[in-house]
Amino acid sequence: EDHQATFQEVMKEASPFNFLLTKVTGIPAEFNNKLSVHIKDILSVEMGELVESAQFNFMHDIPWLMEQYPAEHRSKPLLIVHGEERQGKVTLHEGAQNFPNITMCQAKLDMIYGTHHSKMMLLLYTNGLRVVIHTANLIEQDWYQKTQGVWISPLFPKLDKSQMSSDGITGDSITHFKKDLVEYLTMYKSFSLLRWKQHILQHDFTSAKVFLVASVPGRHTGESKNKWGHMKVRKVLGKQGPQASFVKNWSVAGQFSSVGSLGADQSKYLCGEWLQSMLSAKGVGTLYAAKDVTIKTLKLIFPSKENVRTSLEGYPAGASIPYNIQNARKQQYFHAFLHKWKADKRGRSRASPHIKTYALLSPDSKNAAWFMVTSANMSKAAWGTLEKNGNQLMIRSYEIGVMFLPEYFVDGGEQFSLVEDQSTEATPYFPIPWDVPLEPYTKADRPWVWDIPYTDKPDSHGNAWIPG
Ligand SMILES: O=C(O)c1cnc2c(C(=O)O)cccc2c1O
Repeated sequence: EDHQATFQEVMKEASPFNFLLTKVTGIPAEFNNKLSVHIKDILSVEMGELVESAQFNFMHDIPWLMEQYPAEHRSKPLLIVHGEERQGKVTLHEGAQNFPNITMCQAKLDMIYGTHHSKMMLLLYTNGLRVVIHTANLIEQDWYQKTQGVWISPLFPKLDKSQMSSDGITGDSITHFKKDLVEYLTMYKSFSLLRWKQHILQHDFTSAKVFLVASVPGRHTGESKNKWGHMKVRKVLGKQGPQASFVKNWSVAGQFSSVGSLGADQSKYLCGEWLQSMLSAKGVGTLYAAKDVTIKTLKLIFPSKENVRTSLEGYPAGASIPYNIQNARKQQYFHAFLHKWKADKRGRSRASPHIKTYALLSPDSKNAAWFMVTSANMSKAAWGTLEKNGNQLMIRSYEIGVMFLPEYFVDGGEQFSLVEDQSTEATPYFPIPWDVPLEPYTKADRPWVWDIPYTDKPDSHGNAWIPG
């Protein structure tokens, strides 16, 4: 149908997961009316009357961002949290100089090669506070013809003074989302974020049913080792994850838009460390030893060269998929796990993915035991790497995402259905972005690599790709 769903209708349909995709220009209206939002919808007055907001991101086009706020909200205080340094910081401040309501917060990047990847909006309204965790940069290109993920929190009402206790966190949920978010903000050690920490402490987060999965740069030891990156996933799944017996032979799906250097062979980081965390379950450390991992255990979704060439944007979509030939050449083993980007169900097979999602899939791919949407790509910098004989987790970048576990949405829930017409009350449908079953690369397929030329076949705009 062509009627434009109102934002209230969209949010009603999105409940209880509130996991949506960004609208895509150039696909049939029905796919933009179903569980889809544009940034203007998120910032609209329909969401509440804004008092002030904070925009955490990697790239900010400030004049464009200001245009996305409704006129009556453009003068409200706005905190920009970024990781720019040197000339990038100068350019960013130039973009902000005409807006007196903007304050800048430069996240400290103590680890070399680290970036401020986290993408989050904190929205304080006259009647409550909302958290939006997503995957899109605050630039027009990221909200135009890509597949991006957005989690929009329920409206968290203000606690009244009587409910506030002097110590500890009041008004948290059983997933400790509020406590974890406060700890994440505290790690910035930034005065301007103290204000937002107070706002969060003063609101009631009991309706937050997701787990926060975040990364902050540093060498984390002791209890802190399990607070961030893939070790947070290991902790949550080990305590609140699926029963190991229930998910035997299930597969980890990882979907991302960039890949780091993962080491000389799969047994080291990919299957030996990262996958061990993703395969964690209740009642057992992990489901597989690294040596027993096969391509059935780990299914990775990453755009092929053909996915990029035939995408709505054409080869330029690849400018946001920074997998370099130097790393690709060193880890051919990685390519054996790869599957194409395919999202016919959501009308987004040609909307190049910038979203990052992870899940535990049943052998027939019809169910998932958990689902995660995050800024974190497939890299050590994002998820962390264990050092000092496993006693220290070294993370380079800021990342943030949310994890959905069935039992927090359905009493005794063990799995989500990924096939809408096979969902039940006990096994609710979860609107994943990509099609199942997953489609492996053919022998002819190659992962997209961004720093080599493609002149053999023109893209959807008739152009070749000759990197600078
Ligand atoms: O969204 C992000 O966090 C993000 C981070 N990095 C990049 C790079 C790079 O790091 O070279 C190149 C192109 C796009 C992105 C991008 O979209």
